[in-house]
Amino acid sequence: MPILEVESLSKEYKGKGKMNVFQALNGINLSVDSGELVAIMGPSGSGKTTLLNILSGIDTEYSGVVRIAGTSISEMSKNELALFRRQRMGFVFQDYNLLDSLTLRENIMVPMVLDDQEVEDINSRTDETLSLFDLGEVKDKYPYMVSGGQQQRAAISRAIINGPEVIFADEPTGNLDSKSSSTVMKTFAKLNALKGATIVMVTHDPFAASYCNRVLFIKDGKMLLEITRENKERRAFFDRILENLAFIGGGEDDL
Ligand SMILES: Nc1ncnc2c1ncn2[C@@H]1O[C@H](COP(=O)(O)OP(=O)(O)OP(=O)(O)O)[C@@H](O)[C@H]1O
Repeated sequence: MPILEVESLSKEYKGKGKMNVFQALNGINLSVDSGELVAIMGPSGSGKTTLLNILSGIDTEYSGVVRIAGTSISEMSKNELALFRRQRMGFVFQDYNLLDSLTLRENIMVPMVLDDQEVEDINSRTDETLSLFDLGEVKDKYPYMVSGGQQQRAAISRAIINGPEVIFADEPTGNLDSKSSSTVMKTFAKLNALKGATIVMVTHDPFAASYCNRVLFIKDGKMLLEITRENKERRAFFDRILENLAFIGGGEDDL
């Protein structure tokens, strides 16, 4: 069943003056099934962040339809969308966005606290998540006291604590070395396998994308092609991603 559906999505950035219009997205259609781990790749300036910002409800100025779990976010009021984002979407950012004055454990709890959930539920869900992602030993440390990979795993824990229907991630491994990137991607894969979480991420990193089961390539605001990982062989999928990036441009060298 599709959890995310996009129809004829277009986006123009308007500058000063009538002629100063830039078409950042042009007629994007896409569908993501529940339980998929999907990467969006493409050259710099191709519209990846613009697309993710629209899908995740950050940017509401566009034409076309975006449906999440059957609900059109395009038609929601500001307040409805804010609530929907808080309760049904999770977000992971390149620079983690943890609160410096809270411990990792407290950071992970924030969405449940904001949602006024029962203290016992908050404690038990937080502890379950901490152990699932191997953060038990650092749970009482502040973000500045732990590694980037641990911070990102805490940010992922925070993103899933409310059981969102879909998690959006923008360059989640962008600030990490290869070892931490690998741990973070394994965290996403584990989340996907154990909890059936749906994850949509934008990345320049073919290594990170190779953990996904599908990679969508966009160029000049259009959906160019997609490839699917047919079997469990990550290395072979990595090679196919590289081949496609060489074809359309848009790997690490573009940064
Ligand atoms: N606020 C804005 N106003 C005008 N043009 C914009 C704005 N934001 C983005 N653009 C343009 O829209 C195009 C798509 O930008 P976007 O950030 O979505 O690309 P991207 O694929 O995420 O790039 P990168 O990989 O470099 O982050 C680019 O040409 C960019 O310059």
